Amino acid sequence: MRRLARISLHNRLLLVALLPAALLATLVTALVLYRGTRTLDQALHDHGNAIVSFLAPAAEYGVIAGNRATLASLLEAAMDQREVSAGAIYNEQGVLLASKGRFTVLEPEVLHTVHQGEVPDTAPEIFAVIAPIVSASINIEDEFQAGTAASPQEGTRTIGWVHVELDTRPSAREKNAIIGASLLLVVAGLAVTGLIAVRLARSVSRPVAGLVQGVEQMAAGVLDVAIPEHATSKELAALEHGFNTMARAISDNQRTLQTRIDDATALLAYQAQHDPLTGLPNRRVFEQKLEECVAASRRAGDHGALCFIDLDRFKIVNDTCGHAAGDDLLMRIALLIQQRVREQDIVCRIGGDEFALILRACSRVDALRLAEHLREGIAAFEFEYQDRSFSIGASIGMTYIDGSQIDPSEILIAADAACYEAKRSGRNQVVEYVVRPDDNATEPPPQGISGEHVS
Ligand SMILES: Nc1nc2c(ncn2[C@@H]2O[C@H](COP(=O)(O)OP(=O)(O)OP(=O)(O)O)[C@@H](O)[C@H]2O)c(=O)[nH]1
Repeated sequence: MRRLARISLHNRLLLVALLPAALLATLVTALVLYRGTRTLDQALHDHGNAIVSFLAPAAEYGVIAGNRATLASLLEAAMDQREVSAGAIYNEQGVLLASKGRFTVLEPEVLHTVHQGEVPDTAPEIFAVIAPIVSASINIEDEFQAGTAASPQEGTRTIGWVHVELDTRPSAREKNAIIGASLLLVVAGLAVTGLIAVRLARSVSRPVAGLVQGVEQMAAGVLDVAIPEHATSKELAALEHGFNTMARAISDNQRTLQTRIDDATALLAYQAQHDPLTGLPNRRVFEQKLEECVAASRRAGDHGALCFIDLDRFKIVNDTCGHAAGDDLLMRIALLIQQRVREQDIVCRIGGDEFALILRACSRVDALRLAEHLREGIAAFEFEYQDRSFSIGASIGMTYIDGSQIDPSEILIAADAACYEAKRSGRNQVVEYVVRPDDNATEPPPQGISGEHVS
């Protein structure tokens, strides 16, 4: 049963088509052969009986008269009949009166037993028929059975026997020819049936195999699948076409979904790293970049600086013209800072009106110059909103990153302290805080290098 379950669809279809055909062919052939050989045997028997039925009455007077020449000519005539190989006529005592051909000599006892309906044994290629010759009162219409002898009629007397032998070989040859032809027909029929069955089985199993392969690929995650559409039957062709349409739809949907997911992921990633108002990198990115900058200055001597930029009197804009005006100003300041720094520098918005600037590959003097350039730009900027005009400034705290610092947080604290100092000592100025190795950076000694106070 397990073996049956393992048979492929193709072989199952072959079995379904071929098994009944083979069984039917075997049965029909057996029947044809049986009927055919029986008919041939019967024909031989009938032929033998017909000959002895003719010979027995014809030989009656020859036997009575003891005329061997007459009997011999009767046998001669019988020998002309097809398949007759030998013939003999015996008298009542079993004495041979005439013979033709090579026949089996029968003993008188054997001849007598024929009365009792027994058939004498002969060679396989010989079929022997024996009939009694009865006296004149015999009934001409008596029938003798093949290979047997009939009993004489009432009031008649057996005066001899006619013995005819027929050659069964032509009949056997005919049988063999029938068998050969039948087998040839069966083999040819089965070959044609097999050929048709193979083609039919393939026309079903091939599309099914294609479908199975497609489904397996999709199950394995390959959605961009298309199977060949070669099916000749309407139903299988519809299945193949349907599968391809379905696979295409799933693949398209998946692609669209993936694009949306990618877009949403990119947007989320952007939002997680950028300030929504100004589009600048946010505090999280700033902290990462600062860490990278500190590591680069320690590892490769790529020194830089951190500037904290806190706008001065920004609140007035909010309070006078509303939050939207403040937003507008923040965006413009963000743009201004970006325009005034170098390409490798990183500008981030880290709070309400606070920006951070990380300067990369920069000497201390250049850093101070850049910070000062920025301060001047913000101080010179005039913000016009509706019919109002505002001038704001920026307090900038700077710390140089020279590779001596290990922890980015000490740079942060230092820059914050410097910015606080810039604010405290009158705003609109740049203050540098120098971090020393033994410095806990909580109370910075300010080193203002510029400080134009704007009132
Ligand atoms: N329009 C706007 N205002 C903001 C935003 N974030 C923070 N603020 C406001 O910005 C102001 C910042 O406060 P401060 O720094 O004390 O104001 P300031 O006038 O600059 O004060 P100084 O720094 O001392 O000169 C607060 O009033 C906040 O409400 C924002 O995204 N948009």
